[in-house]
Amino acid sequence: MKGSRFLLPALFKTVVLPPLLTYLILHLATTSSPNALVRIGLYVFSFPISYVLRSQLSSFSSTRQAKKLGAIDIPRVKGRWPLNLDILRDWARSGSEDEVGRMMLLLERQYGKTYNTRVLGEDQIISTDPPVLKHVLIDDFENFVKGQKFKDRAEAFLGDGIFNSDGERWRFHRALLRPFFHPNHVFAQLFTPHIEAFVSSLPTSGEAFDIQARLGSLSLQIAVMWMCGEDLSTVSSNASPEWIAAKEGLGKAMTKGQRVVGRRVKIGTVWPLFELGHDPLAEPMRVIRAFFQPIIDRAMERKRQRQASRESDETKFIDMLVNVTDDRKLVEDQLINVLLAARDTLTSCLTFCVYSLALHPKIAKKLQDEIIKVARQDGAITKEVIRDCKYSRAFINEVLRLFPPVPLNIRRTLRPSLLPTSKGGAPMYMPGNTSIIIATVLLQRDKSVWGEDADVFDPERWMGAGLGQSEREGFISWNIGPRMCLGQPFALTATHAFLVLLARHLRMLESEGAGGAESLVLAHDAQPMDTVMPEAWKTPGGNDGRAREGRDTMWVVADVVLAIKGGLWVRIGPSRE
Ligand code: HEM
Repeated sequence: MKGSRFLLPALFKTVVLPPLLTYLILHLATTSSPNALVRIGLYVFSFPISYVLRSQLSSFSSTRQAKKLGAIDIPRVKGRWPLNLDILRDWARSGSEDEVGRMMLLLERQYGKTYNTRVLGEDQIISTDPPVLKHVLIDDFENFVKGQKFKDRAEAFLGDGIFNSDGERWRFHRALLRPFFHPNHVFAQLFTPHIEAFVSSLPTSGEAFDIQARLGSLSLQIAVMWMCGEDLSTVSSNASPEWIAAKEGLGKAMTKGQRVVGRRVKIGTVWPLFELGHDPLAEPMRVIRAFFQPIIDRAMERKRQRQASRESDETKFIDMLVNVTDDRKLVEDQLINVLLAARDTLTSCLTFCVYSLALHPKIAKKLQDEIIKVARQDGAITKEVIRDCKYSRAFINEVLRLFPPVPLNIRRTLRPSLLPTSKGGAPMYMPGNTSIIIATVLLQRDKSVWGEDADVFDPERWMGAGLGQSEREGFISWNIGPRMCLGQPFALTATHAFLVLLARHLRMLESEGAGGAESLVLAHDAQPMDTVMPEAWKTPGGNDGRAREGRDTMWVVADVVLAIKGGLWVRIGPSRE
């Protein structure tokens, strides 16, 4: 069995040993020698007892440590059921990001911005407090890692790549990748042919289409072109049928890989039990490898030619990678990690840009006017043009604030740590080997940080004098600290280029009698039935964290990254709504 290397020790430590010890104690404590039935009963009974005992012991030791260090405990959630099983049930039942967000918001109101859910006696910290996040992501960075547990769950997919490593190994990956995110390697002209082809392929006679799915293919195309110089929209005549099949299946295989890892993280220690007899990563990894292998072969061949001719010029990401290593597995791991980092986050960002344009026609018009004024209808999209499109940048920031592509992030302590609080006073004690979830999406909609209008989509808050200090500290869509997103220039350049080319396209359609900024509308009637947002969420003033108090009209979910359930269905041109 694939995961047995992780499963057996974990099962022994968590499921077998504690109840066994409890059973032995109970057995010794009974005066008469019990019959087989009573023994079985005692063993079954020892499971809940050992969980409760373990939970009490760890609480007690945590509180003692906190006192010793002049700190306090992180507030512990008190559920209605023993071991907070009701909280676990509610997490499991909450099928959408909105519901998880609502649960977190309710807990935050009761326990403050940092609290401990302690499900099944295991510490699980959740925080939206900026000083805590700064402590985790910057001040005590070396102590808050991705951790071995995440590495084990993701290894078969991400191998030894930047996302899956900590410490020295992570530093090595980061230094290796950083030079390729320099502006010399990231500029709009790289993306414009693909985006131009994309916008001109959009239906414009008022028929509904799912733009989220199309943006997924566009982001994949752009990322692969930048990394490997391969254009997924064309196929060379000497490509093998196997490679063509792998190319067609690449997007789905990446999605499947992410889902498997996401599910393992959710299930926790016993994830291999859910994969008995089958390896859900086998097929997606076969497709991903079949896609990258010939590309790596060609890059290795180019390297040999460069060495023979003593030329050092390399312009593609993959050429730079093979220049520093002959380790094919390492090259493949890096390609998969960067593709994972780039594809879904960019898809999410572009999707919520389109959603926000369609939801706010006046803002869409203002954005289009700026773009046509600064970038004109046909000029090159240079660095200067992007710099001068200030309202566009404010628009993108506002999209990333309300709809962060990475809505939750997680870290794990190596050693205990003392967390500061925004209220001041004694620090909070966080034990070693404990996870903390950073709830970016809640922080970026928090009224105490962003003001009473936190739920309102308003790019103006980023214009003029800009943000106050608390807002600056409350914007972490790109992550903060040493592990901040490496691809920010890439994502921003691609998004600006997309907005310019979409605005120009709509302006051109307008001059032909169809289109215009306001002609992009949401097509709620085309949304698949089971993905239509529940009516109850649309109530304005609900103040329960769902659907931005009735401002959202489509169902937002965290499917690894933030997305719209069932796709973003829109129309361009004459509307039937
Ligand atoms: C709007 C789009 C994007 C957003 C919001 C975003 C956000 C993030 C966040 C929050 C992290 C930290 C993840 C963690 O701590 O586990 C991250 C890491 C990273 N991102 Fe992005 N990202 C975006 C696009 C991209 C793109 C397009 C690329 C590549 C072309 C990229 C490359 C990376 C890499 C390599 C890392 C790992 C950094 C490290 O661990 O040191 N990202 N990104």
